[in-house]
Amino acid sequence: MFDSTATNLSSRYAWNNLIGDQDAIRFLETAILPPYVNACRWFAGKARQQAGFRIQVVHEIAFLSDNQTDDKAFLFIVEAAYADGETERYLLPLSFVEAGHPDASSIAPKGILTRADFDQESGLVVDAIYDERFRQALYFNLAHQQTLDQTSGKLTFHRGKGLAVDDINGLITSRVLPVDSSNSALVFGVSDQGEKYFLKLYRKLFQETNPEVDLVSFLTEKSNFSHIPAYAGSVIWEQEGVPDITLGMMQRMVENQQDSWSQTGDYLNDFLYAVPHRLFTIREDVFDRVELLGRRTGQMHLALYDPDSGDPAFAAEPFTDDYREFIIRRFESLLERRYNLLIDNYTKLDPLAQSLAWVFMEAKEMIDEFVDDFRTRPLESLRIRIHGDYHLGQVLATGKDFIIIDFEGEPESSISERKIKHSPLKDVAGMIRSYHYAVSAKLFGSTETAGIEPDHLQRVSERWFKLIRDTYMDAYLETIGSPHPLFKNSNEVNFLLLVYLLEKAVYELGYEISYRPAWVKIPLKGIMDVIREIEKIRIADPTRNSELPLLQMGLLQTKKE
Ligand SMILES: Nc1ncnc2c1ncn2[C@@H]1O[C@H](COP(=O)(O)OP(=O)(O)O)[C@@H](O)[C@H]1O
Ligand SMILES: O=P(O)(O)O[C@H]1O[C@H](CO)[C@@H](O[C@H]2O[C@H](CO)[C@@H](O)[C@H](O)[C@H]2O)[C@H](O)[C@H]1O
Repeated sequence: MFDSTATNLSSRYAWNNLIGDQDAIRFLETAILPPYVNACRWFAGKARQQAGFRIQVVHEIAFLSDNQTDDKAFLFIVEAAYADGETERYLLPLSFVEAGHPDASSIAPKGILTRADFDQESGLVVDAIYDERFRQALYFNLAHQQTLDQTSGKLTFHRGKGLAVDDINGLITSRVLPVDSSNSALVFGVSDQGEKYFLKLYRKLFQETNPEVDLVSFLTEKSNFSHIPAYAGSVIWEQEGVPDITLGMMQRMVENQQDSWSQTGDYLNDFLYAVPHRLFTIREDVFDRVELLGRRTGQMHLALYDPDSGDPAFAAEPFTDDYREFIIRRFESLLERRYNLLIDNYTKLDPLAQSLAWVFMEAKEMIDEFVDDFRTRPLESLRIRIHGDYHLGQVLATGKDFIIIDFEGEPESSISERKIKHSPLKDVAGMIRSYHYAVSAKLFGSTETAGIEPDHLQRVSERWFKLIRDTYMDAYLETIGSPHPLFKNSNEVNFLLLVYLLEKAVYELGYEISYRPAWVKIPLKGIMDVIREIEKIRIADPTRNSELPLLQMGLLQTKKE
């Protein structure tokens, strides 16, 4: 049987009978998967103390073939265990490419798990996304809405409105899109029409339907919002008595040169070059773009607010006590973790970040008071399903317009948290934070502004940000229209926006401390802005009997111009 003395995988079984060779499976689990999976961008457990990988379930997908061979790919559901905390499950499709196969030499090295011999046939075990036969089989099954029975349940392939009837039997080309992200992206082209479909194969699996499929299929099939890539289908693993698990989703392919993060960065270059000359310039077309994004965001939320859909998963809901408690619990735990993280990393921060961190620490009681206010204040605005992880990087720029992508929700949240309804102002807050990031990163990270006083840069970037924020917000609110059941009145809009801005900036603080310490001051500055607003509300409210002293914002001024 399996020869465990060889470094490479070798089995007397044929590839198609791999599952029968328990020794080979064990070798994969212990010797091949750990180094391979740890090198994959999509594996989120790299920093955790690992306790091993286990192949939990194996599905089979037969390749399309004229010559009656029974070649196939296996979809491995791999469980990653850790010393602490919950296990995770990942999707790993594998295929065997024989040495003589014409594609064998062109497989991307990062897709090769191991050399292998199966029944004396030599070749490579590869991530099947790099195998054209697997991609063709996926497309065929989706286009023809196949159901494939498996030993654990079945795989069902669903076709969405976005897949054109003419393309069901069309001649299809395919490739892997070279984006390094938390999932894998495959692109399918139709002859004479170029690349037309984008299939995202999810890697980390949820115990339920992926929120992205809920949202994208709802927007495509039940609304006329056209600024997302239309839903073209999905791959679902169905089992008796347990929720369906989404393995992949196909959408229309969007031709785009860049996302809005890099487009905003380009626009900011003009602004940046003028700063050393003490000129404040924003081109009109920048305002036009921001206004358009505000309108598209509003239209997306109007499409998600559909009182007539009859689908309870999308029905609007009030600000219940349960929801408020959920937000508060989550925020308080986040806040505690962030304070600890700041304390642990304080000495590594630059002086500006240190003074911002200091004011943030001082503001603890004021934040607690604000949280209490959120617990008890009457709120008549409504909550709906939203994008959930909305920032400039999630909006593709198509030239004259925008297409919104990646409806998977917040990376750190559990699947049930991602399906919770929020005020759409949570998305709005995400985009506002992103504009703040864009200008701060540009002004504080460019050589053009290296010799300029930080206080001056701060004021200039604040001016840019406020103009852009207001332009975005005005266009957004105008699109929603007033009165609208989503927003009771402008007081509630302002209050809720602060809640979500604070939550987002506190979340970002952790992301930056862990990944980009030089950017820690960006979310800290965002937190300061919210704190200032909270303080204004406090001062303006004569009924408030708060003993809290005013914050020492003056600490932040390093030098007056
Ligand atoms: N429908 C699409 N058409 C063209 N490119 C797309 C499409 N959807 C996503 N992309 C590209 O793939 C990248 C990753 O997609 P995204 O949905 O953000 O996946 P992930 O959740 O894995 O980050 C995007 O940044 C974008 O460049
Ligand atoms: O895009 P992801 O879903 O992986 O989100 C994570 O990474 C984002 C950075 O790419 C991070 O976003 C933050 O930085 C952006 C600029 O790089 C900025 O536009 C966002 O507003 C800001 O939140 C996100 O927080 C993190 O979860």
